[in-house]
Amino acid sequence: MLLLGLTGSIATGKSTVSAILTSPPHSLPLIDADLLARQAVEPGTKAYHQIITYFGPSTPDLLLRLPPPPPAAKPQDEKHSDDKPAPKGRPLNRAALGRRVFGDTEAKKRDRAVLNRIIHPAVRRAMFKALLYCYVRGCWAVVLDVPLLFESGWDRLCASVVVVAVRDPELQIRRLLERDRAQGGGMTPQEATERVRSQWDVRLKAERCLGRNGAGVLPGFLAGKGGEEEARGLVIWNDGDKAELRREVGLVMDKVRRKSPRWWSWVCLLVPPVGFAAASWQLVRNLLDGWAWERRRKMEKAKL
Ligand SMILES: CC(C)(COP(=O)(O)OP(=O)(O)OC[C@H]1O[C@@H](n2cnc3c(N)ncnc32)[C@H](O)[C@@H]1O)[C@@H](O)C(=O)NCCC(=O)NCCS
Ligand SMILES: Nc1ncnc2c1ncn2[C@@H]1O[C@H](COP(=O)(O)OP(=O)(O)OP(=O)(O)O)[C@@H](O)[C@H]1O
Repeated sequence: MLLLGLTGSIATGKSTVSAILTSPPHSLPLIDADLLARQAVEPGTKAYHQIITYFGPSTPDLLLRLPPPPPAAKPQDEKHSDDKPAPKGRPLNRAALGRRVFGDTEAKKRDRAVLNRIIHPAVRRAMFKALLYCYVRGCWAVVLDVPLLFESGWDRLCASVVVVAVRDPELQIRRLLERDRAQGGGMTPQEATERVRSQWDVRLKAERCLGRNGAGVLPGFLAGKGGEEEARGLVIWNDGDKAELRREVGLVMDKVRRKSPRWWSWVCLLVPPVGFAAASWQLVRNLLDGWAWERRRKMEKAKL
């Protein structure tokens, strides 16, 4: 099964691309890390209680006020609803938590690291479960939409990674604010900038992604050259309109299909040793390319 990592920065268009990939003609299954992260902090979960314990005392608006009960829920009705689960607590106020953790200051970076440590293990477990489900169903490929794909190391498991990026940073902020307004949010330009700065620059992610197409650590005959190898790291520049984005996604998927045809995933599924060897080789290549990229970046920084 082909693991297709999909990443980018906030509001660069990952969800728009994943919507294209999950609908015809691609119709791929999707594992959405943002969605799993939301489920991981629903009232009653372990992560929910950990967040309240750590952030609660210093964040007065951490929990949402529950809306008043609808008129139908009269006291006499409640007598007959013993089988309903007891409320597990008020939902988290995500906007307030976002204000706590997104930004450049040391305090925010520390808080973000704490939040990641609380949520990411649950997201990882849920992702592995979802992957297993896709595997036993014999899926040819699955899209992993993970905003922090490189930061969390999930890129190492992916045969192909697609970064959705924009060249113009102002366009990213504009789209983020427009989406927030359309959803009735009240994000300020300052908050939008802080969110963007809480992740790697998306152009750096694009560079990192292209580094997967052979960073020069393997001899040429092992690394492969040209065409198919380019499908290990692909960048979609999303500065144009949605029609252009759809066309770009089509081109990217043509490359991915040429690299990993369906028959190959059947061989890997039906002959487990072949599947295991292919996955191990993938992992080794991704680790080597990642290290080579880190080393190159350190050397470039040292030159400055
Ligand atoms: C802070 C929270 C509550 C804010 O919620 P909100 O609904 O406003 O944003 P949402 O979850 O939709 O995320 C929007 C985007 O923000 C970016 N983002 C989210 N979490 C992080 C993070 N820890 N670090 C950097 N960027 C992040 C991603 O690009 C994401 O797509 C939420 O983002 C969260 O719980 N983050 C921690 C979990 C996480 O790392 N999620 C990313 C996928 S694993
Ligand atoms: N090519 C495009 N033209 C116009 N608007 C676009 C384009 N691509 C994305 N958008 C809009 O930009 C906003 C952000 O896109 P999207 O939600 O797909 O980003 P995202 O990377 O998934 O964000 P997040 O990291 O917050 O999940 C959305 O309102 C979307 O409709």
